[in-house]
Amino acid sequence: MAAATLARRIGRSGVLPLCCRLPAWDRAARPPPGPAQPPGLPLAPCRSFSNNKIQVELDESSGVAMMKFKSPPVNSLSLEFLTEFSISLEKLENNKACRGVIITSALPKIFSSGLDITEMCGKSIEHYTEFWRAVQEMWLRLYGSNMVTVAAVNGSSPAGGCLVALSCDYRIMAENPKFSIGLNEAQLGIVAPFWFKDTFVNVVGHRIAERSLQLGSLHPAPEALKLGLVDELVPEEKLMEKAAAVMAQWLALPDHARQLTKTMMRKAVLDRLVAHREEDIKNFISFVSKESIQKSLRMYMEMLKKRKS
Ligand SMILES: CCCCC/C=C\C/C=C\C=C\CC(=O)SCCNC(=O)CCNC(=O)[C@H](O)C(C)(C)COP(=O)(O)OP(=O)(O)OC[C@H]1O[C@@H](n2cnc3c(N)ncnc32)[C@H](O)[C@@H]1OP(=O)(O)O
Repeated sequence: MAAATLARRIGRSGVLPLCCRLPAWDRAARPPPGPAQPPGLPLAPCRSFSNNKIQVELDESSGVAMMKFKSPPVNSLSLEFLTEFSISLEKLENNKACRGVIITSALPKIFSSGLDITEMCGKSIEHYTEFWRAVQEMWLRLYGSNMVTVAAVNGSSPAGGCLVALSCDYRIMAENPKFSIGLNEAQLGIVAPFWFKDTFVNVVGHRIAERSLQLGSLHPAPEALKLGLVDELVPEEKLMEKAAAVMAQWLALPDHARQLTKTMMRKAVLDRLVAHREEDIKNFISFVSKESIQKSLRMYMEMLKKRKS
């Protein structure tokens, strides 16, 4: 689907109508590009594209795309960012030449600061609906992607930023102990929704997830490795090289076998959100509309600003 058409269909809601496409986890496995492809079949025209928030470059010879978050100061996941993220994933997913994507940040020291807190403060119910739908859409696309997804975590990655990394197939983090990662929602006085929790449990197991979620822990990189929250630590200057090597290893397998296995592992969790999407939006709205929650979020933002001065 052309980008302009996609953007029009997404519209202000930030969401692709479900009738527009099959979810990635229900699609048939794609044949690998290259010799198996009928000669003369044109490849989808998306070698490189970028928008205000995200830059994507696809190397058609390897089938690997590099996606870089570039939304200063901290790559917070605003409605606009989430919409661009979903559009970028959709473009790659629909491009037969693309088999894998490495997700990283173009900013120093920050992978992503998580959901943009200002989107959850003092806004209308319509806005909360649109925002939360966009958060869901991003996760459904990323967690349900048929592509190999590798997170090259080159900076701190709290809450929604951690969710992005957790939703990938493999996480490599720069071994800087100043960089931390985790679902720290409880520290903000808010609660990670069930599908954040499910994604976390699927990576680290129930006990570690329970303790970490209740405490709202942000784990420095070495601790994140011990907990299994990331798969590997490497010196920062080796991060992209390592990500490319891991990607090549995963792409050496036949797509159909890997994709069907991924679907088998993730389907129950994806289906749970798909079945309860509207209820989840209602829960978010009633939660975030509470005066006590608004107060907690405002205090947290003030704390961030004070810490700076
Ligand atoms: C029972 C039913 C339950 C249903 C519940 C349903 C839903 C729950 C709801 C929501 C779930 C939310 C998940 C989230 O992702 S919440 C976001 C959590 N994020 C954080 O806690 C990160 C906060 N930020 C930081 O810790 C630091 O900024 C960071 C380490 C990322 C970077 O530090 P640095 O020193 O480099 O930069 P700062 O000076 O702190 O920040 C620069 C600038 O950016 C602003 N900012 C930072 N993070 C955010 C953010 N997430 N959203 C919006 N704005 C952010 C910061 O305030 C500074 O602004 P300014 O002072 O320059 O104006």
